[in-house]
Amino acid sequence: MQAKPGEAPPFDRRFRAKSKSHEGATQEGGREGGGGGVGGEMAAERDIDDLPRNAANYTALTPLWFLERAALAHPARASVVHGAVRYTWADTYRRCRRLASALARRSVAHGSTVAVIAPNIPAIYEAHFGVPMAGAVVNCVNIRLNAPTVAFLLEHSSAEVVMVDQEFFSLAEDSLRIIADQKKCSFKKPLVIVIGDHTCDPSALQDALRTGAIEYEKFLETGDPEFAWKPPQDEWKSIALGYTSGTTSSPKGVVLHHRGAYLMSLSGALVWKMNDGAVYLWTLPMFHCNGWCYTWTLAAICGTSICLRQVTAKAIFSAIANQGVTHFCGAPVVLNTIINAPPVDTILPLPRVVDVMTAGAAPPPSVLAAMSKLGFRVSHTYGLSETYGPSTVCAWKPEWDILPDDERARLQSRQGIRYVGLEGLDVVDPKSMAPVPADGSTLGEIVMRGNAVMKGYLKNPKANAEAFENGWFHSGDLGVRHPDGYIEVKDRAKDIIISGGENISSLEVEKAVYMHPAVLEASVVARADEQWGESPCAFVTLKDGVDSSDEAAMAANVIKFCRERLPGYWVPKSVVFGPLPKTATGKIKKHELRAKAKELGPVRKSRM
Ligand SMILES: Nc1ncnc2c1ncn2[C@@H]1O[C@H](COP(=O)(O)OP(=O)(O)OP(=O)(O)O)[C@@H](O)[C@H]1O
Repeated sequence: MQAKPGEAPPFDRRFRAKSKSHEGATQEGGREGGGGGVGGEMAAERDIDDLPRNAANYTALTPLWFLERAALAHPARASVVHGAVRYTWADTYRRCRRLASALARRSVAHGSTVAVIAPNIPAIYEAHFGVPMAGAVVNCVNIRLNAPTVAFLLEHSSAEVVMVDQEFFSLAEDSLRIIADQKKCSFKKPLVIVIGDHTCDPSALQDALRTGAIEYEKFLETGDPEFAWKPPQDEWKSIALGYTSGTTSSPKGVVLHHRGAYLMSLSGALVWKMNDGAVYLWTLPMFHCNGWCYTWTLAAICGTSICLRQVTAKAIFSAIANQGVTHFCGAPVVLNTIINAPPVDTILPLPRVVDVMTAGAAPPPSVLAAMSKLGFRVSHTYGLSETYGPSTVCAWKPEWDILPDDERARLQSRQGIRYVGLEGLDVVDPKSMAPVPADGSTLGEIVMRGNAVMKGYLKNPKANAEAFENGWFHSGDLGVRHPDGYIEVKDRAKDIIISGGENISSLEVEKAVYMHPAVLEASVVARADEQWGESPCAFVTLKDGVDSSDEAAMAANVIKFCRERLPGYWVPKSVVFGPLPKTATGKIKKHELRAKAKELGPVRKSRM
């Protein structure tokens, strides 16, 4: 057999060539430093690092391969379950290939962006594979944004296709109308695909279809279920775009690559000891940072996704009891909902240990302790949209098992050590970049570097220059390093309270307020103070059934409670009761609370 020019030699020739070089290496006695004992072709490859990459030993990393493998390994196993709909891994692979093919037929390709506006339903899961299988970038949009903000995102990302759940169709239409009004004749309307949901009112779907939008299932029918999708040539190609929720500034478009998505989805399984066959409940929105990469992890481990349109304690307990849920993620606010659920909504004891990953905000130790009492095994992670979700995990040590509950919760409320998929994590003085001492008290900025850091912000060179200054990604979070190397977030730089020139960690004050038995939720921000410049102002939601008729007495009680636990100047000087404004991911909108604190005016000297 003769190989054509440019083709690999046939197997028998390659085998002989390999034997010969092996023989040669033995005769020459291996590598020599500097000089050449072997000549010709072999001299070029004499160094252990000189062996070249080729199609057989190097390919771009992408999580898309996980899906192909899942369909091969467990074609009949449930992949995605939503109410009465149950897809298998074979179904999901075919549906994703159809989606990719249908998009490709509409000229969606490399460089295109497909926006998805949907809660946790099968179509948004499928978009995580189908869109990049067409070579395009998936941009999942926060469903709680208003039309002007969605218009900004769709315009900024140049979305060519908008896939929208039937309940959010008018949001998409209003947003597109805003763009059309702004751009006038230069506006090219994206292809709008409306996703019907059997668990919702069918009339909303009919209304959407009357506007000319194409229905998702019909759109899939235009695609080929055997579509020969191509992986990216280069793992640096973008797979996803996600906008920060704008809790600290206007939304920025975070661009993620295939390589990072691959590494982080596998890291997510490792860190959480998540194995083949896990049943994962989608309490965390998939639109938030691609569900911290668990969208792709679930294909890697051939797990099952249980969709949830609306997160309630009742729905969570019911899914645990009836659908075999083993894992779910949620911001601390979700954990709080669980521990404060009325007994009628809970199913206790739990039928099995359920693993919960929390991040997005600092979980108060009291919340962690209450969750483990209920039988949940909580893993605490910390990260940002810019780091594909989690960057750190508070890795559990067996020696903590024997500690008292409160101590365990205190240790666990720290953010921990770097994720297995992240190469660099430090807490530094932001000016000198020198690491802070591991004393548990010197404050510095948390910085990250490695393959689990975003490519950058879309069309925002100024923000990129700031974010990547000095070769690190600057998180904007302030933290400390403990003697055991674990880091602890103390505040966002913008949230820190400066009273009489001293820093007060709003998170530490919140931890104390949370311990008050009448408190359901708390958030602490700076309020102007005539004497100290700023002082802590606590915004508090009381538990159901707490008598709050005398707010002044309750505020005094909360302040007294904190005085027993905190340094004097950390104690909130004002307490305001009421519901707390939250983002779609359950974060408390501190900027709104700061605005409210501003409306209250400064704390007067006479009140000291
Ligand atoms: N475990 C945690 N403990 C404390 N804070 C956390 C934790 N996990 C995440 N955070 C906070 O959440 C931030 C990242 O959130 P995310 O990337 O979702 O941005 P955002 O708050 O939604 O939007 P924006 O960046 O516009 O403010 C972190 O910088 C940190 O302040």
